[in-house]
Amino acid sequence: MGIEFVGSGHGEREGTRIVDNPEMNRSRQWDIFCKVIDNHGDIGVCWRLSADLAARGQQVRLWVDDASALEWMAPAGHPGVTVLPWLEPLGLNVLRLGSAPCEVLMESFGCEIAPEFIAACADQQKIGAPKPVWINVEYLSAESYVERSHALPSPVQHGPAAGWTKWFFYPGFTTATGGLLREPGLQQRQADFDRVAWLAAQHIAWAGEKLVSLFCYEPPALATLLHEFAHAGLAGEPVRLLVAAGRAASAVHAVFSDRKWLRPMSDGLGLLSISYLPLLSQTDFDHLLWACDLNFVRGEDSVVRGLWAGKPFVWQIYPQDDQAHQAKLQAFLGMLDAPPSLRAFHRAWNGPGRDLPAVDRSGWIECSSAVRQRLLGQADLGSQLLEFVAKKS
Ligand SMILES: Cc1cn([C@H]2C[C@H](O)[C@@H](COP(=O)(O)OP(=O)(O)O[C@H]3O[C@@H](C)[C@H](O)[C@@H](O)[C@H]3O)O2)c(=O)[nH]c1=O
Repeated sequence: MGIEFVGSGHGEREGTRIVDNPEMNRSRQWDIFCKVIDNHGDIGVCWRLSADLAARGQQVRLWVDDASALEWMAPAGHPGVTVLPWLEPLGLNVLRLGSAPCEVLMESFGCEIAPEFIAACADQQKIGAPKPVWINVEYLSAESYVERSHALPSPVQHGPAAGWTKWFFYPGFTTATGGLLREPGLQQRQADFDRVAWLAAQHIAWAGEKLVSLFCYEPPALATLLHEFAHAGLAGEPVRLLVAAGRAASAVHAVFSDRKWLRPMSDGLGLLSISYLPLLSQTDFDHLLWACDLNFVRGEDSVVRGLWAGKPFVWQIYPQDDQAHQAKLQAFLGMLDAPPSLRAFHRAWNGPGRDLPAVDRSGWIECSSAVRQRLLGQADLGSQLLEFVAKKS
């Protein structure tokens, strides 16, 4: 089963429909380039995609300028994925191409593939290797430009790759986009997940409180949320907040270091208990989201994992200086068909103020399970990439 890309590609978007295509299962050599700009999303998405493709029989070389996060994100690595340093210049590593010529070239999030690598690919082509399929995987958004831009070609005019075509590939939430990362077997793993055993294995002291994960930047309304949990819990029930390592943990510590915050409380944190987590592998990060009753996620990768978890969630979008993230957030809420209380909460959580409406977890349950169900019915990013490459090879 695969996706058929329809259209000539001369400046027009290519639609998708499901077809059988055995070519998409042929093993190819992929070279994925990743620059770590900020936070963990670049490497998080590139690693997940690399592992997904490798699990489907593809050979992946992941070139990354800073692979340090993989030590905790993917400590076991993945068969079929080789992580290579993206040095400037790439230097001797290009020689490794010799043993396995590149068949699919992928740049992620607008990074530009090292020119010496392109030159090496072009040299290979001169001695008979096929022209690689060159794909630029873009940022995830629910905005309407994504459907218009997905699968558009960009002919390469100059340099050793003149005459090749670079294809824009937009992940997204509709059938007219590249879809979302969703590895095969995800639903089965979710169905087999044992929350009690996982919490015990993480040494999380759980006394039956509502579990809430917190992965965020520094939302100005964080103090208000903690205060609300401490005083009112989640609809009156005690809350255990599972705080992700890094910026989220620092933000929570910063709230508590402001002693004024504690003044209204007479007995510590009232209905709120807190567990600070170590850095988890991506696999365990998923488990965290599956274990919780409410998830606070951020950025690009964890929001998708939050969607697949199917639990009510709140997204802190990655803030951009030009405020472009606000339109992106609105489009996302529209895609969710979010109820008014969820929209209002997102507006506040992503806004500059400290006020926050009440958490309406029970009012958000239907929305999160409906969107998960709908998105599960769409072809995932890995399948779509395989089919696209099969078509363009
Ligand atoms: C906290 C934690 C995260 N992770 C992983 C999950 C994700 O793959 C990754 C976090 O990435 P994100 O959810 O995308 O959030 P992020 O804020 O870290 O990354 C951001 O980076 C910017 C450059 C992008 O422009 C943003 O869109 C965004 O992707 O880290 C773990 O594996 N274990 C952990 O313990």
